[in-house]
Amino acid sequence: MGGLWSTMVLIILLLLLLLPLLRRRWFKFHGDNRMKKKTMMTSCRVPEGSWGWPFIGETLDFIASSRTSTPVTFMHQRKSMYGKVFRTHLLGKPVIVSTDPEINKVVLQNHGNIFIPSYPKSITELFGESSILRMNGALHKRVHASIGRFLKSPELKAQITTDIETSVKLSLDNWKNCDLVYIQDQTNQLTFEILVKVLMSLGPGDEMELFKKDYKEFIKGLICLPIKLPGTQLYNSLKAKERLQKMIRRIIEERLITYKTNDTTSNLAASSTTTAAAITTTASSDAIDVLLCNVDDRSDDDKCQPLDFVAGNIIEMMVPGEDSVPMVMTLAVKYLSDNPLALKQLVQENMDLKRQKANSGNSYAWTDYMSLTFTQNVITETLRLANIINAIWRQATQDVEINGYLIPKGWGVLASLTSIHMDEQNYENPNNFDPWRWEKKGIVASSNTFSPFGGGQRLCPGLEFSRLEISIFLHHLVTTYRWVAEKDEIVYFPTVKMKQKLPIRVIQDGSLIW
Ligand code: HEM
Repeated sequence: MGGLWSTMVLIILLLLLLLPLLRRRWFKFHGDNRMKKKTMMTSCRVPEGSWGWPFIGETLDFIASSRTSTPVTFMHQRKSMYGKVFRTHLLGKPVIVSTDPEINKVVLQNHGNIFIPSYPKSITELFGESSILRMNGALHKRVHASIGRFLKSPELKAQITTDIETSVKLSLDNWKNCDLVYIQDQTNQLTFEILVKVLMSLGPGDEMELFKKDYKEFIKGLICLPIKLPGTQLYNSLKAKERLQKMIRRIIEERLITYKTNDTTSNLAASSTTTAAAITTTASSDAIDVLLCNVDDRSDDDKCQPLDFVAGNIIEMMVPGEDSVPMVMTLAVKYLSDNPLALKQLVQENMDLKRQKANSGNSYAWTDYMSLTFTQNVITETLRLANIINAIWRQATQDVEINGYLIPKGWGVLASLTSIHMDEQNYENPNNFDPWRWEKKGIVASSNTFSPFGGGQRLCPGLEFSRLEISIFLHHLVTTYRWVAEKDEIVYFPTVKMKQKLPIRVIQDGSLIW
């Protein structure tokens, strides 16, 4: 027995000694040779960097850094060694990481459709090929533009402003009976129902609760092992998606019957054939209407049935919006709790609007909320600092040269947003919450150095809608309550969250003397 142990210890020691050698040989063969071949064919070069360990590359370092309070360390360390663009090996493939605003801009603009979205296997399994988050080319352009037009339309903003106000006031009203309010949970509940309303006109009730339950099961599968056997998370999430799709299909079928009854068309039926022209004769009331206009435009090799195409996309469109808006609300409350001066100025600006509305007797228009300059600066600064979506993943479909760098075909590209938002060259004292910095810079929806909503071809279509929702929440919060936040901290992995869900003690105060 003792002999067996000594042999095993010896083998482990030998392996440990040999690992660095193996590592060099592995990448000599798999990485550097490939790079050399590519570099010889062009004057551009593959960026400098390290391949890390065999098979796992630098994945563990990347994850370990994401788990700290400074997730940008991984990028900063390599940036200082290799420059703003470097190569690495993450999640099983070679990746070019860009912390350079110019390179990110070219990748996101994606002229020539060279870069396609790239996700881990569990996500591609769950999304399906016809998802807006995966589709490319002409169909993507059209669907993206239609959804963007709908979400940005003044008609939707006017209609949804009242709905958001009602939900926010209802939610805030419940807080006065609570000892501790968990902001993360409250904002999550609030924004989920608003999003579902915008996407498919479903209101609160049993069906909403069922939808929420299945949706929560569905998203658990976005970060899990890609094993699809009964009992695994991926399997359960796919089953939840089937139930969600069934529920949405039923809503669509009812919608099509309404169209038919309203005689908007002669050949619209709850079958799989729909005509865009017929639906566009009625104004879109939600994203279902918008997507129904696009089903005829799918390519021939797209096997998905039209109703499944719409239902699937409604679910997938929830993914970028569902968690991000409540997290920005939560983090704004966190930063404001830690910065009394900023909170004071925010209260003043919002109290002025409240008084003005009370004196005139007019209701709020969506433009009232969007023209609160300091409030918008608070939101912008929260988006910069919190970086809910910290990077965008793409894959190069062909060799491409950008600013003297070669990105080989098949390699991943990680356009880091966080490292640009936290770069001293772009922002003075980048770790400070400083909404006043935007008074000098001016509010920007998206620029090379500020892109929490991405950019180019896939710039978030929910950008303005999100800002409106957050503004309404902040307005009613700071003009209704004072609060004291309990100690809490931000965690960045696997997604940005508050460790304790940000508990606060609220104090209702009509006079609001801060
Ligand atoms: C603060 C809140 C939000 C943030 C920070 C955010 C961020 C982003 C980012 C960075 C992208 C680009 C992803 C890429 O290039 O691959 C994106 C895309 C997208 N977002 Fe948002 N988002 C937010 C809210 C919303 C909301 C509320 C909705 C829905 C109403 C939404 C719907 C979408 C959709 C559908 C896409 C995909 C666009 C496409 O691929 O063509 N987002 N979002």
